[in-house]
Amino acid sequence: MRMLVLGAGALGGYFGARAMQRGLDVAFLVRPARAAALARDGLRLRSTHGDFDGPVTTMERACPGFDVVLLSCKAYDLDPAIEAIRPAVEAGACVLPVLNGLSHIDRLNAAFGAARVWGGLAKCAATLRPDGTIQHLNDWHWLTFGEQGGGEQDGALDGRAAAFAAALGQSPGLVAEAVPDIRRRMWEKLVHLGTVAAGTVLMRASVGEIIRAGGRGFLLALLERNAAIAAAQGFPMSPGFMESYRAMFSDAGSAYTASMLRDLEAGGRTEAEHILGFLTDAARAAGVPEDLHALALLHARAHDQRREAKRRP
Ligand SMILES: NC(=O)C1=CN([C@@H]2O[C@H](COP(=O)(O)OP(=O)(O)OC[C@H]3O[C@@H](n4cnc5c(N)ncnc54)[C@H](OP(=O)(O)O)[C@@H]3O)[C@@H](O)[C@H]2O)C=CC1
Ligand SMILES: CC(C)(CO)C(=O)C(=O)O
Repeated sequence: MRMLVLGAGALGGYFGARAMQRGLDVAFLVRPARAAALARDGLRLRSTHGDFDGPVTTMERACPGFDVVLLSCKAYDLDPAIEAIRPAVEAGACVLPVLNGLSHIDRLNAAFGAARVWGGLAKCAATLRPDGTIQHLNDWHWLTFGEQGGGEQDGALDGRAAAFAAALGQSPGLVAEAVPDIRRRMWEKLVHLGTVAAGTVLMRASVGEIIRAGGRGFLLALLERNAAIAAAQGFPMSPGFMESYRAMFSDAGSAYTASMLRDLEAGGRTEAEHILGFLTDAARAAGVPEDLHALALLHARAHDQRREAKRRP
């Protein structure tokens, strides 16, 4: 199996390294600065599930010959990323996007057709450190994906996603899973992420810090509202899902934060429009109270004003 990974950031680096450890033929499509750093230092991953240090193949232009393109850019980089992977996808590769959120799928479908675009999600917390090392932040190591089946309903697997999952396999550092209901899984991820992102960005604190400050009800209200938004779209969360995430968002000892808070605290761009903007609009359309999402979005937009004016937080 040949895999092209667009971006050697936190998730691209993490999953690319794990795929190499499984013996896949992996190349990274990267921009010049990252290409130079990888040529100098190799790819470095630090993880409780095992480190990776080694040289990697990079390319600055995509080419035919890949089975799968793992798309791991941020949502605000999507348009140029689509053009960058086009030569590989038009030659037959499938696209596996690990971006958070949902609206990128429509844009990928418009670019390549739904048959070439899988749904995908990562339950994995990692960050790209300033020295170029990828730091895995907890023990989550799940990559879930599946064919869309064309249209709103999830379809049967046509075998390509299952074959890719089998090639990646299941090891301590990576559990790859091809599923027949990827749209529902992506909504579950958005209910989870929408809660941790809106909550930790708005409060600029971890889940445990928010709870110790008296904010358990605030986090649980976000969770319930996100679940109501998903239900209005036809994806009700199961009782088991809600029980496990209520427990997660009730843990006063938790150091858990969203990658969006890390981006914001680093003074970088965030995916607030793609995640919080989408959820604010969806809440309004569903008749779900939108004030908490709208406030978190406003907070992120105010940060953008300061960032664009070069006033660091
Ligand atoms: N980090 C996490 O814990 C999780 C992240 N996600 C989601 O995964 C997605 C990726 O996040 P993450 O890995 O953290 O992001 P990073 O910022 O760490 O990595 C993104 C990488 O994409 C590269 N890139 C962007 N555009 C291009 C392009 N046209 N050509 C080549 N490379 C490009 C960037 O390279 P350059 O250096 O050149 O800018 C950057 O290194 C996001 O949607 C995020 O929400 C989902 C689950 C967990
Ligand atoms: C919620 C989490 C950590 C799950 O992988 C995530 O997707 C993010 O922080 O962006």
